[in-house]
Amino acid sequence: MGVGNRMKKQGMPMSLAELGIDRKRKSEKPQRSSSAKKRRTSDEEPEPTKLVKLDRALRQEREAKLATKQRKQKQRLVNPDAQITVPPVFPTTTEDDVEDEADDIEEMIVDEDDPEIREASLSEDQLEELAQAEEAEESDSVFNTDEEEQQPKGMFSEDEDSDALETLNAANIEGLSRKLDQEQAQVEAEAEQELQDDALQTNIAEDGLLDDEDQMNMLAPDLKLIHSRITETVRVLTNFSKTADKTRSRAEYTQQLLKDICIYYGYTPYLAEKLFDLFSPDEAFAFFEANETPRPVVIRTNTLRTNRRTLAQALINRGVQLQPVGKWSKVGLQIFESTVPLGATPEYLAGHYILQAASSFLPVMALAPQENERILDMAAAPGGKTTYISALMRNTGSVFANDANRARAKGLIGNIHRLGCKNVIVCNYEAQKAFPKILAGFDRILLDAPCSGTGVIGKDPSVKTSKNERDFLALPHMQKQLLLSAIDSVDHHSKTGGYIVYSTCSVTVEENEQVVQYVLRKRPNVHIVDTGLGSFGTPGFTAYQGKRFDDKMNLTRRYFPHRENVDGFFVCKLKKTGPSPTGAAAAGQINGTAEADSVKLPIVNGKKATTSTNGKATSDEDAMEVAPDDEFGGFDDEADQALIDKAQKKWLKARGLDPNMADGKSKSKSATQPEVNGKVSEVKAQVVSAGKETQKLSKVKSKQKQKK
Ligand SMILES: C[S@@+](CC[C@H](N)C(=O)[O-])C[C@H]1O[C@@H](n2cnc3c(N)ncnc32)[C@H](O)[C@@H]1O
Repeated sequence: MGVGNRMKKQGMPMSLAELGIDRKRKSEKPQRSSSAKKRRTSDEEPEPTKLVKLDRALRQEREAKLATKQRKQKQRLVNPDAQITVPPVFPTTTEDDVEDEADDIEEMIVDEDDPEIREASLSEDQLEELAQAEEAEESDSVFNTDEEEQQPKGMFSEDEDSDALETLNAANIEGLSRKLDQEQAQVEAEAEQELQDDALQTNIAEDGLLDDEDQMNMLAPDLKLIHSRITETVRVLTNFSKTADKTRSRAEYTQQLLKDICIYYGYTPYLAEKLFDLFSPDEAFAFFEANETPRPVVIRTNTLRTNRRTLAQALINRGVQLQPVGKWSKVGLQIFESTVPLGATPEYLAGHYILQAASSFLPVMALAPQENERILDMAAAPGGKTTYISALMRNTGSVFANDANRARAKGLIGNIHRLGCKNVIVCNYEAQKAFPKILAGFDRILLDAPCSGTGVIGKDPSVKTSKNERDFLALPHMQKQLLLSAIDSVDHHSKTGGYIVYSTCSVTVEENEQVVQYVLRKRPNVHIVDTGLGSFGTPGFTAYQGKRFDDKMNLTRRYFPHRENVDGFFVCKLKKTGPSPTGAAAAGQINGTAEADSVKLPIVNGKKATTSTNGKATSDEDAMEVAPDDEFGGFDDEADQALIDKAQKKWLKARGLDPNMADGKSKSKSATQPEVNGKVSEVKAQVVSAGKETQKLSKVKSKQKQKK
């Protein structure tokens, strides 16, 4: 569902009174529903603990139902193992086939009996245009070898004429998307109805038996009521002076809203607040809503093997409903419906495309790799971006695709082979340790950094509960290390490049603007430049929560599920204009943990600096002063570590574990680990040990429960 549709559907949040639902007040005794009354005739009164479980079970069940239906829909699109009959590799298209297909399309879009669909039907002019477009496409299709020879040779030249393809798809897409919207609405309505029925049966708060707030919190909540209260609170917060109850403050409304968001959508309070703070209340609501569904399935044409029009035609012939992903991309195709699994078509196996989220194209487009360059993809697995880089370079020059995770690096190799990338060298290093020490002098570097994934919650809802305070300290710490290494590994003398692109699939400021701000302080030899992504997306924050960032931060781009209908993403492009400061090679070890080949330098601006005697970075002529850390973007590594430790202890304590346990465990663990990641590996070890302890604890608890 597009943003427009979503917003149209939701409209302005209505008041509870308008909805016919009165807001529940603590003091008010809730009315009993008829089904609740029925339930009261039973002697059994569920225990609160059971109710809490029911609450979770309800939400899980609801999520599972929705997820299963969505998964099924998606599996139909992507599952390679689905039992389907795959048509021959290159079916011969006859005139009858073309006619049949035209009939099918017409059947889908022109259903005179259906007023909804009728709206989407085409005028005679449009139909004529469609017929012409089809004719044009047909005469220009892959099956016509003569025409194939005449195809222009430029990498994107096939897309210069993408109008025909767009017309072809635009013709049926409105009807299709309407159909999908209807299906989706029906699924949601069914789930909501079931949920409502369940809630009526289980929500004994309605009985008025438990009116104490604590007890209320333990009950299975009426999610519909909570959703209504969310819309009501958002409405009030959006126009506070006119609509608020004068006895309640803005903070009270906000707290209520956050509580409801946690209950309704299933976020931890910590993450809900962090994400809520990024937006105005009504936009935050749209963001949380958008996170409830995955983004559309998108494939990227591999221009090393084919072109978009040919691929689109081949897939349409197989029953795939698609259209170009948008004017901003020349290689993306959005998939609406498919009778074949997209991960198993002959075209897929032949490497004509890769399943790739639309927002994943953006960092590579910003990198704008040129032919014959030397490029590093610092965190590359499973290779969606590496293979795109390789294609843009038309298999010339060299792409070093690195990933610290060996298993993931193997998957990366698979994709590189399938897509026919011949200019890629795969390596397996902890990037902040390896670069620029062992390899440097790159024309461009992409750092698609490991992150919290707050931009892809629609795809991975586990992020809602798995990320905590510690993650938002440890991850930025690592991201800063990686970005410094990237900067130090680029050749600022490069004739064609000298660029670094930093991206994450997270929307938090800590992992994005704050990381960039930090490196700008540490490396005055880089500055932010335009991503070249045009007006698509939103400028990054130049100020946040009373603090200011570099003025050029507005050149970075942010993408959001509720705005652009793509996964949440951040893209920043940096240009290196001079040599890195002294001590640059120690980037991966911010706290200066020994590098055998580094020598101590005098104290600069109150900071200790070191420099490496090998590697590209040290060939830089002039030593520049290291900019002092400011209280915002910068961090002192020890202070950072102390914060991470503190968060770790808090986390353990909250789980009823000994907070000091982490120290002991981590020491023994980290002693056996290679010191590649510096403090971060220690934190990882702590997480692992703490995680194991939590698992043990929950096992013991569940055994105790079973015994009872
Ligand atoms: C966001 S994913 C990269 C996705 C990839 N760019 C793509 O488009 O397919 C982040 C990757 O960073 C890798 N990684 C994590 N820590 C790393 C490190 N210290 N050095 C290099 N890679 C690392 C992870 O294994 C993961 O594959």
